[in-house]
Amino acid sequence: MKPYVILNVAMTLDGKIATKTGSSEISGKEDLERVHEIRKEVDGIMVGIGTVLADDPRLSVHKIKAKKEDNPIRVVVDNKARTPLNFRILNDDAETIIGVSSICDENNPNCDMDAVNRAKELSKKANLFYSSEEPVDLVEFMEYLYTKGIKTLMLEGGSTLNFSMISDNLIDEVKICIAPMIVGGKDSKTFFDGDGFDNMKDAVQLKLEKSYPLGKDFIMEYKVLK
Ligand SMILES: NC(=O)c1ccc[n+]([C@@H]2O[C@H](COP(=O)([O-])OP(=O)(O)OC[C@H]3O[C@@H](n4cnc5c(N)ncnc54)[C@H](O)[C@@H]3O)[C@@H](O)[C@H]2O)c1
Ligand SMILES: Nc1nc(=O)c(N)c(NC[C@H](O)[C@H](O)[C@H](O)COP(=O)(O)O)[nH]1
Repeated sequence: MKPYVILNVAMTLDGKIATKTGSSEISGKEDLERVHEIRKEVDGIMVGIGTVLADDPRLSVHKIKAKKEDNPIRVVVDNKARTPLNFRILNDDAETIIGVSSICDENNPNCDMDAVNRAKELSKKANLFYSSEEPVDLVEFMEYLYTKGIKTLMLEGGSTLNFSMISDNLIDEVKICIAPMIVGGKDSKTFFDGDGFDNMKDAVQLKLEKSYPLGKDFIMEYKVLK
């Protein structure tokens, strides 16, 4: 069993979710409130380590009225246990689960001792899941999150993790905020990066369920066809 996964992203009209320098203030106020309503509803919220390092996110419900109990469990996919100990994701707003790869496991002959030691330090502040693979096996990780009570999970990026999750067939819904901005740049992060598929016939198929303007932005909501 795996959580029901909703991917939410804000992108520019040209499909970028951050500039090449990591600047990513895209959503308008109304969209951020919409996102925080979802944060309040779901059991968990997940990002990749690239997003943690770029944004130092809280991943809590703080743009709308909420109680501490409304905060979802925070989840990070972090191969080499690089989450900095002083970052906000480890504060006491909510529980945090960090998925690390097999190179953080001291019983693995191919482990990296620096990563093993960082993971040990992190385990004092968060619950660690040790994947049997490198990078983190996302199918295995989703099954683990389900056993931890995460039945609904919002994925909030970034580009690399988004592609791994969709190519592993782990995303059920996609919600996109398109902001009327163009930023360009071949090195700017897009909605989905990773390796990509070679052939269009392999593209993931989706069905548009809802679309509407929201403040200056436009929202599109899709179901992933399985
Ligand atoms: N506009 C938005 O809605 C939005 C949302 C989130 C992030 N962002 C931006 O995206 C950027 C970060 O994206 P990114 O692609 O660099 O990082 P990411 O957040 O996608 O994290 C990727 C990292 O996750 C780890 N990982 C472990 N196992 C993995 C697996 N199986 N598959 C994939 N990754 C795995 C790897 O270390 C990998 O480098 C930041 O600039 C951030 O501001 C924008
Ligand atoms: N909806 C949305 N619009 C944006 O313009 C943007 N940049 C993000 N980015 C999502 C990512 O997960 C960020 O890291 C958190 O939004 C950081 O903010 P918090 O402290 O968690 O609220 N999300």
